[in-house]
Amino acid sequence: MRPDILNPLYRSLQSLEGIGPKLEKTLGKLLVGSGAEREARILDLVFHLPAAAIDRSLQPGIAKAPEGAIVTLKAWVDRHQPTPRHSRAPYKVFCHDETGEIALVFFHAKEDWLQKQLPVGETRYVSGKVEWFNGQAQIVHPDHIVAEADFAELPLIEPVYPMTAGLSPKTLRRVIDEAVGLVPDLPEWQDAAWLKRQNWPGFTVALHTVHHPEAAADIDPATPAWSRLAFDEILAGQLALALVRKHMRKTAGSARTGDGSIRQKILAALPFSLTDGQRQAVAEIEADLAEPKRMLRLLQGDVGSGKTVVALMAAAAVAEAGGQTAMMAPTELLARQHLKTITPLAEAAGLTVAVLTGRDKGKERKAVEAALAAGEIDIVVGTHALFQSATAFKNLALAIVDEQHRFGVHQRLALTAKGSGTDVLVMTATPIPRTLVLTYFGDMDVSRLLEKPAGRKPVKTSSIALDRMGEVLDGLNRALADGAKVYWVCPLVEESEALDAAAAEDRYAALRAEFGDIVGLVHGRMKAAEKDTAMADFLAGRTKILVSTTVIEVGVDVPDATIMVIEHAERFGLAQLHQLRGRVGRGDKPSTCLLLYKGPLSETAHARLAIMRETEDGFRIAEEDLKLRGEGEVLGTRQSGTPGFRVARIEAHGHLLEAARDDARLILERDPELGGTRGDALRILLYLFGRDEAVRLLRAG
Ligand SMILES: Nc1ncnc2c1ncn2[C@@H]1O[C@H](COP(=O)(O)OP(=O)(O)OP(=O)(O)O)[C@@H](O)[C@H]1O
Repeated sequence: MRPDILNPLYRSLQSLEGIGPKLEKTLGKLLVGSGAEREARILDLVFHLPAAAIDRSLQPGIAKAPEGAIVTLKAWVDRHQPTPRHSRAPYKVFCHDETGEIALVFFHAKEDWLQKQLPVGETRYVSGKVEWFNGQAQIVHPDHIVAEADFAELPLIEPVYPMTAGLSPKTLRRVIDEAVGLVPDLPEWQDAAWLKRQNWPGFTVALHTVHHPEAAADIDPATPAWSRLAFDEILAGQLALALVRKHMRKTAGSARTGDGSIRQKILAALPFSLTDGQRQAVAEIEADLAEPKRMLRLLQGDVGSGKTVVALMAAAAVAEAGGQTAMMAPTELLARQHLKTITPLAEAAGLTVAVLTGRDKGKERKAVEAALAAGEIDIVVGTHALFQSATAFKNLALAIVDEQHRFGVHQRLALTAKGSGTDVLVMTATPIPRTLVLTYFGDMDVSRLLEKPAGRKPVKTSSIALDRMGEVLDGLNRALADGAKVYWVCPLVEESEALDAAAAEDRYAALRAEFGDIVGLVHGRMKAAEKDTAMADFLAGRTKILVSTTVIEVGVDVPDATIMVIEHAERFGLAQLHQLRGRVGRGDKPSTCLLLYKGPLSETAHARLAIMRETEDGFRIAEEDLKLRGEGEVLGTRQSGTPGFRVARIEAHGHLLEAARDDARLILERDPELGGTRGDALRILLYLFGRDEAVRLLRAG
């Protein structure tokens, strides 16, 4: 049960003053994402940390205000110049100080309000971004206008939070302040000696410090206050993983050894022989399966390294011993694709394969469910639908989870709970560096596919400015004449965010006008059946150019596609670019990746594109990605952060991981049920950082 002391933080946003349904929705989008599984709560505001701070201290004077800088000035109000009737010109208020004159500019302004805010003849503190326009300094819509007597109201250092459209910084600051004020005094869960050694403050003090910076430099993950919160979050994660692992190990697995007959048939049906890496991974998995304890193994392999076949071999080994396998994919598209890849091989070996996703409904779904319960299906491929409670297995022996980090720990548990002592194989295409493996997966055993299948040619990568589109199209024309197949990826346009991205639909129309009906389209808003058709057409070669959003990012396998065009490549992160590029170079033909960008490039974007041109090594790219992150990502767009974390930034806090893991281990050794005084406090910690599922495991015993 959730500790009562946290109740105020679990209330809905609407319980705060001035938040109605509309603002709640906007905030929800910012805090937990649109279409999230749960509503945002006050706690989410508390952990929405500033990305920067604005210094609002008084500046030398109007004449010295640099273009584009945010400045705070003390000025005398001289005159108002209202908007003339039937004009769209802005309302202007002219002010001066000893050094010069400035115009405060307002669009759609209410005159009464302005007269009250800026009475002629009085002084005001005004803060905002200065622009120079025809030799005249001006501030359009100042952030603050404060009377002399109210100077204290002007925040000297103002935190700047990651934003979303439809929200004003002021409102966001106000609700966050209110939320932080609701954080009760909580018992200390960290070890006192450790805190002292690190010179870290208590939790509540740390929160206040991070939200109320005293200098712009305070907004830095490396400060003691931020580090303290990060360590809290990392410790909560490590504790949760340790508890899950303990729980999984407690339910003993079973030894599963077959006679190898099905595996033999699959190997014989494969049009290629396994790479050494694949062979070794299969051997490691077989050894795990043969042991009576549960397998908890991570299969880590770069894009296109051939993980699917390893998974199939594992399923075959299990089937030989009479067990069923569930293979869970992160998207419907991928589930269908896995099905397509696996079915011919499995059938050649006499295995029965079925698919179960949210889309399968009615009679057919019932039939699959019945067959699963009766043990007539050896391998079922699916999405979330697989762990919905109605699905029962006769003997679920192996759960294969693709792209684990998109699923929560509790989902993994839900699936494995459907069998007794179910072995778990997690596959990830994301080349996570070792430090992060620990974070996401805890102490799993790891198999790595380090090499790609033989005969792969490197992907030639180049970057081209978007305004050279003509050349790009000419190049495509030539390649198409040679029989090439092309992916064309457009960045996702975030709802209502006024990005000038070329939407996939527009690009599709434009390319169709150029190339005719060999152009196909697939994006997330299409119906599942339409997506399937678009993919099938491309696979079969009925279309030659597939325009898509990032829905094709993970796992899509069309081996004879050889050209990848990524539009607005500067908007993608490195990991994502690498995944996308991994869709080509999957056969034996040479491939090309064109990164189309719109300049001028930020330093980070420039560095990203350079790394992409330089290397195809996923692990190296992942390391570089970490280095580049957090280096002044543009404010206002989604903060990069570290996936899965709200407070911790792996580049700043990665070094705390080991300590947190050791701490978690020690804690559970001393107090396995978290029943002591520190245990109580740690339960609160787990709830604070959304690791409640781990607490539930404790109760389950
Ligand atoms: N040993 C091999 N020799 C040749 N081709 C192989 C070998 N193993 C797998 N392949 C082929 O390589 C392609 C990529 O394999 P697969 O789809 O399993 O990659 P993956 O590891 O899942 O990559 P991603 O994470 O990018 O989806 C497939 O077309 C597969 O048939």
